[in-house]
Amino acid sequence: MIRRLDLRGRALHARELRGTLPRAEADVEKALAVVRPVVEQVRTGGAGALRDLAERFDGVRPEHLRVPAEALARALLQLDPAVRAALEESVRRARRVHADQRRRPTTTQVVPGGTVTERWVPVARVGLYAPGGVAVYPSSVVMNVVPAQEAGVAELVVVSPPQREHGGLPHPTVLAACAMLGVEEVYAVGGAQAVAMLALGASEEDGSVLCAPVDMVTGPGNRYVAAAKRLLRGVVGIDAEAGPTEVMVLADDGADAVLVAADMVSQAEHDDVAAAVLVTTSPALADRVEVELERQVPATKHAERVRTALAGPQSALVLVDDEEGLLAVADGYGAEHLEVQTVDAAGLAARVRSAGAVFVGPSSPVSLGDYCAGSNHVLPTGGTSRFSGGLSVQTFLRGVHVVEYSAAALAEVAPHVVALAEAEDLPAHGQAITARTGGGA
Ligand SMILES: NC(=O)c1ccc[n+]([C@@H]2O[C@H](COP(=O)([O-])OP(=O)(O)OC[C@H]3O[C@@H](n4cnc5c(N)ncnc54)[C@H](O)[C@@H]3O)[C@@H](O)[C@H]2O)c1
Ligand SMILES: N[C@H](CO)Cc1c[nH]c[nH+]1
Ligand SMILES: [Zn+2]
Repeated sequence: MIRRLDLRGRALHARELRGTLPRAEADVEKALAVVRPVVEQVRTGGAGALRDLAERFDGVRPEHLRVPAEALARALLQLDPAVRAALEESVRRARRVHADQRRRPTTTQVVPGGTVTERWVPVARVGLYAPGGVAVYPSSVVMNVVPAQEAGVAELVVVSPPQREHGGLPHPTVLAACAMLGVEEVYAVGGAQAVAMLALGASEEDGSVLCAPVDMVTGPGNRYVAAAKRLLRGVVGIDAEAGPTEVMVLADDGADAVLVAADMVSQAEHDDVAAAVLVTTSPALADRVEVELERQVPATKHAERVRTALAGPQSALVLVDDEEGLLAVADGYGAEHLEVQTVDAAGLAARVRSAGAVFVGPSSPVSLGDYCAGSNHVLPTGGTSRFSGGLSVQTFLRGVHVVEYSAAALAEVAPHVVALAEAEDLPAHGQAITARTGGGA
């Protein structure tokens, strides 16, 4: 069901491992070809195109692309009390963590009379994607909305695919989560077309505005959503590429195979192309995990999806010689979720350089982080954790430097500015200084 990759007896270096490690090949790149015409269709066709695309990809033609206020209120009213309590707890924990991420302005006195202040300004209008294809994700509403609110974003727009079984509206739990968090602008639009609508804006057939463009699009989604974000970056700001889920588990012989297998199955159930990778120093543990997977997969609700994900080229049991091998593979792969289940899990976790989020020890499974750890579950995938982090308050803030120098402080540094300007053959830069301080034209 799952292949093995034996890297024992080899010198392992993170950078050189990238091509060797299991990963779905160039997935987002391939999806770009599908997504390009979809984006053009939305650009030229507005609301009509969005309805056509919903019919094609979601099997329903939504009557209301903008979710009516009554539907939001009704969804919250009808929400199962246990789910409501769980969402509220998830919000409470996420808010505690994200409130701590708020940035205060810093002022540095560079010299007497010369200061640089860094102010943090929230993005004005953001579009937040809550997936809803294979599964539905009210938890992603929480993970998008809470950091945006804590950052002070004024206008929040949520998009989520229309559901045929719910009359072309997004799933009621998604709507309830929006209502709970006070989000009023919600659209029944999913996939690449949702990202296009947010980035470009869209009008109704009569010319009235359906959705004004946003400044930034964030949130997780499948490869089409990730590809649309990649395509439209620049037109609109985006967060990390948060595509199909990945879990990598680093484990030694002491790890519990039942728990390791359960965590692999838990993330494999997201998507046929989800990745579950065990990296271990223990061939015996790999054997035990394989037996456990054979036992657990048939018993799980989404067995077919899980089996497909585990059998895909993106999943594997990887054998290495030692702890350094575990680290090299972890850093070379840059997993969205990295679990560490070794004797000194905290020590090893502290040395990891590339991962979206790290889960330490047997009582910190990825599923906890998915819902209720307080951490964010919108995390970089496909190895992009090498250069980006998960969603946070920082994602929604822009740093603005405010420079204020007195005449005396400017005069003091003027010769240096003039020297650098001349070295770059940009003398007018120097003259803009000497026009103030004297000694030049
Ligand atoms: N990285 C993260 O932070 C994170 C968090 C949560 C979920 N996820 C991932 O989000 C994904 C959710 O995927 P999903 O599919 O359930 O929901 P989704 O909302 O991301 O995608 C559904 C949409 O995809 C579009 N689509 C489907 N097939 C298409 C095709 N052939 N061509 C063009 N467009 C098509 C449709 O418009 C549909 O509305 C999963 O892969 C899950 O692992 C990632
Ligand atoms: N594992 C997903 C992040 O990749 C998040 C999630 C939401 N619901 C369940 N899981
Ligand atoms: Zn998950």
